[in-house]
Amino acid sequence: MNQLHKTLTFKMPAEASPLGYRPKPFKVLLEVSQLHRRFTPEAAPAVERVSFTLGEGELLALLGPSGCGKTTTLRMIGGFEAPDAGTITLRGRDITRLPPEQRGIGFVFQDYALFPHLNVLDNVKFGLRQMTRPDAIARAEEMLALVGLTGLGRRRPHELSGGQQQRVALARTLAVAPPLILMDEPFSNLDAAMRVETRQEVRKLLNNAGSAGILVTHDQEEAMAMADRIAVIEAGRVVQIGTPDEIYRNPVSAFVASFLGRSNILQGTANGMNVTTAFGNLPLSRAANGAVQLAVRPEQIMLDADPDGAASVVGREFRGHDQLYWVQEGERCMLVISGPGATLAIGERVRMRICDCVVPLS
Ligand SMILES: Nc1ncnc2c1ncn2[C@@H]1O[C@H](COP(=O)(O)OP(=O)(O)OP(=O)(O)O)[C@@H](O)[C@H]1O
Repeated sequence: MNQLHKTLTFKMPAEASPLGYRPKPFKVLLEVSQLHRRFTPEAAPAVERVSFTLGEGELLALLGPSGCGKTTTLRMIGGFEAPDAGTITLRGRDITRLPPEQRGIGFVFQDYALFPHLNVLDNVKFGLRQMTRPDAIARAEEMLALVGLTGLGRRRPHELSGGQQQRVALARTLAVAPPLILMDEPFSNLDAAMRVETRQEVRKLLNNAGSAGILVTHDQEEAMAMADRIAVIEAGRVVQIGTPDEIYRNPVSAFVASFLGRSNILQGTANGMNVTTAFGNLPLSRAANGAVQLAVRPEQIMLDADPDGAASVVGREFRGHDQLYWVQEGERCMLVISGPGATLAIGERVRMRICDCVVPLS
């Protein structure tokens, strides 16, 4: 019998609540309370009673599928959209009804919104009109150095790559040292490799500047890689908020389990910290009782090659560092991630084992 896969062990933090709310190490910067926006009486609310806090220097990702209300939430915080109800407080000041320019919040748009007729230096010093000209130039040059664009100040935006334009947009926003920067899909115009590189740079730049950020994205990998916390949004509502780690390990619903990473959904009958499933008796990550849906991550399943096994491999994807298998057992098809070592062939018979605690879903 061939053991192909060593399972990761998930240990649930005892103090994590289902919604992931916990004391944060950050001092509160922004408080969004019961924010609500319905565009037309016949449509469902685009944003429904959304509440969360953001700490000084913290980066929060608003993550969810297209049309779930991420951009509308961000636009209300920025002052570009008026809420029907709810409040927004920045450093204790109610900014709900203030125009954007009086909020002291920076905004990085999806298309960077650089002025094409101005050179890079003039774009960056655009927001510094209250400074003397020499001070504004010095500050803009300092910002260009911070984003790694020293010497490119005289170029026009069209003479830069997408990643460089993105950094100019960020330098322009950082130049006015806002305590909070709102970013709406800021990497969507970059290719995959550039996106990975730029998101790490942006994270570092925000850290160095001490600015907090809210990042709107539908890319779960981007959210997990960059954010201190993620708010998962479904149909206008925040359904879970927590660190990437907490949400990945303890999703509250099948929607969250499938949106952040991949999951197999099983049925079971729970009895406290245990659950009976088609895979036998398994430990639960948190207590539950009665009929439950369960999330099982593909990497929590072990495959043993076994000619008498009840399951068989029906699909395979080699990904270098690991392999994805689709394994059919009766009516059920499970997704399994296995190490890059031994390879199972399509049609090969196997046994599946879950060697970890599974997550009950609401
Ligand atoms: N100005 C508007 N008038 C009417 N409906 C709107 C308006 N702006 C947004 N909506 C609707 O509100 C809902 C939320 O839109 P929003 O742009 O906030 O979603 P999103 O999560 O940012 O989507 P995407 O990822 O596609 O940008 C959608 O159903 C959208 O059609």
